[in-house]
Amino acid sequence: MIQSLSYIGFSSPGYAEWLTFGPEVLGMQIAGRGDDGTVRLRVDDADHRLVIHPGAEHALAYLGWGVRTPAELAALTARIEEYGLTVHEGGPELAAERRVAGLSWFEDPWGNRHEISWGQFRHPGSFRPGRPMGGGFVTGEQGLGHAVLVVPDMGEANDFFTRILGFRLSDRIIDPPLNAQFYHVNGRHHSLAIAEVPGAAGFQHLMVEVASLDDVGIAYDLCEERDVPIVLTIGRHVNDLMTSFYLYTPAGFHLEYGHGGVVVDDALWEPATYTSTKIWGHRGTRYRDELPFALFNEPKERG
Ligand SMILES: Cc1ccc(O)c(O)c1CC[C@@H]1C(=O)CC[C@]2(C)C(=O)CC[C@@H]12
Ligand SMILES: [Fe+2]
Repeated sequence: MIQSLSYIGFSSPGYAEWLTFGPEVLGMQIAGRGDDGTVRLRVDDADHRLVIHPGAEHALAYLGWGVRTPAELAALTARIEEYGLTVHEGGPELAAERRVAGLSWFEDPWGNRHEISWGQFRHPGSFRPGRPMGGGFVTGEQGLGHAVLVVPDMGEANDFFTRILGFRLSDRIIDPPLNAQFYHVNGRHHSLAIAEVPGAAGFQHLMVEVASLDDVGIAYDLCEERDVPIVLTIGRHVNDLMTSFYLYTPAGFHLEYGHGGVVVDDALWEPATYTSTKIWGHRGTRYRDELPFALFNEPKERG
């Protein structure tokens, strides 16, 4: 079983901007640089959780999912191969680069690379936010945050992510044209959500959660001061009750910066259907129309 979103990687021509943007706007800590200039960022005592690689275009590089043990990694691998996808062993070099004990990876039917790892490196007591923060990031058993993918067909994607990868449905939002489903693997309301957009596939946004509402407000002010595009204004979602806003990062992806999401208790949780996305706020700015909505994948021929 997947336990959490443990890390995520992007590639972008804007990677170097993250050296200041990550710490100064988002409060993240620089974890180190790769030989090629790659910027690794921390949000807690995990070695790093966000990686921005140099690249000619903005793209999702990988979603990093954590499992508990090598045995669980093997069981998950068997299910994915049974489904018909090829799973590759990461090898010691890649494991060392990602700071995990071991990993495997595969490409999903929509062109997204997923890595599954166990034994992420941690350095207790070492996290120092890049700017003063009220309470740091909400991670722990809830992992890094959540990722939202765009898929062309909800039925197929739901089948893959639930039956094969073990994601559990939290709820759905049907607010035409939006058709989205939200999935948990721990207490976080959703570590993964998928939105159906016919004919499209790719990455839509990453959410990170902070422990203080003030840190959301402070980030909002900083975005305004530094002309970081705010895509959706502050608002509160109907389902996870997160108070958040969406900004456009120098790596070309949308980041949701939020506070106060509900914690799911699997034994009591009953998935609901909602017909709106927000209780209040989350108004689209001009940037919502002017900037790319997602990092779309190249269409690929499949066997
Ligand atoms: C509706 C919702 C609940 C909880 C979240 O964490 C969350 O990111 C969202 C989705 C926000 C966003 C939206 O409302 C407008 C349409 C969007 C851009 C999509 O098509 C996918 C994400 C959607
Ligand atoms: Fe979100």
